[in-house]
Amino acid sequence: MSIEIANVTKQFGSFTALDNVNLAVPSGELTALLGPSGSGKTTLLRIIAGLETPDAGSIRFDGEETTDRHVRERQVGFVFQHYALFRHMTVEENVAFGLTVKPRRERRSKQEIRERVHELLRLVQLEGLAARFPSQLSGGQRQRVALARALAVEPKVLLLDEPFGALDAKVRVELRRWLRRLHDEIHVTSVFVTHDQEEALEVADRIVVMNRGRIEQVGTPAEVYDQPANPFVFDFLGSVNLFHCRAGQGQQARATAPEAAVGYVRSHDIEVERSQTADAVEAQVRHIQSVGPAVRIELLVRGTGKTVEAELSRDGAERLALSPGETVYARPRRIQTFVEDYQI
Ligand SMILES: Nc1ncnc2c1ncn2[C@@H]1O[C@H](COP(=O)(O)OP(=O)(O)OP(=O)(O)O)[C@@H](O)[C@H]1O
Repeated sequence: MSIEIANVTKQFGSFTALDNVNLAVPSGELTALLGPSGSGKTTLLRIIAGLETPDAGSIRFDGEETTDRHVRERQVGFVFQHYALFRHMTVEENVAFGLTVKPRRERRSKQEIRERVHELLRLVQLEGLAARFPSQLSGGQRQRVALARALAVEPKVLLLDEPFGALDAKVRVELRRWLRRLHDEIHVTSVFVTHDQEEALEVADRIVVMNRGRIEQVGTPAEVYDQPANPFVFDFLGSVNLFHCRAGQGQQARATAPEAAVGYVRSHDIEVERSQTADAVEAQVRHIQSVGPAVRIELLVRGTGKTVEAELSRDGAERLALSPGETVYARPRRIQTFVEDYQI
């Protein structure tokens, strides 16, 4: 089921949480709403769900006006950050809940419900744990139960609000990969809220970057990362270094004198060399730090008092064998410039 959001505005008192938002969520895709805290992601998700009413604008499901339809009629499934499982029910009972509370004429037989629940537990790889209570599960397992419970009623749309936000880093990474594979299997239209850019880049078919109640850019992970629409998106999706450069078209820009335009460069796109080349700026090594497989080098650009950070592979850093205080040359491999001067 596709979702069309048109001109949606939402105020809380005098605060504008959503400011004329327009978005089309294609059927069967996994879309991430990505943005900093307070950018309006949860408010937009709650409006899609019907838990919140917009002040203006409309929501359509498959072209059908849904704005005034009650949350129960929208056939949406939810998964929230804090597992809202029923503590006094087993895993099996939790997953079956939505099916057992249906009106009698719509309700399936006990046997059918049992079969459906076990099919779902297989899908979320928790078959052996049907008789456990939530307190006997890990955080990651609880979130998988929550997902199975949301899917039990065959929602047309699945809404996930920071579903892995409360889990530790390793489990988070495992679960987001698992969610991606699961989505490839079931293809239910899903909208996923996160403030973690890595999570969005890895999981989503399409990323909606939000900032202060507005949408900054919509695109595939590659589009928003490689062709950010503006400095906010560039900054939010990764490291940012500012170089003065001669104004040019996108990556054609070249590092040059301070009076020219501002170029945006990612840390892993800065080459560090011991000898001067045409496009390099002279800099002094300030600090060297190993971070897992990479080495970050903080550089003070000569004559500007500005620092930039280069990220090298371990091999690259070992070959250079740099020490703090040394003079090097930093050459941006890819420079992005933006037409408007935009504050980040
Ligand atoms: N019921 C409410 N009453 C008043 N203000 C609200 C209400 N709900 C949200 N807000 C405000 O609206 C803004 C957007 O909130 P929202 O929860 O949508 O942001 P978010 O992008 O999901 O942020 P986070 O990642 O922190 O959850 C915030 O400044 C928040 O304080």
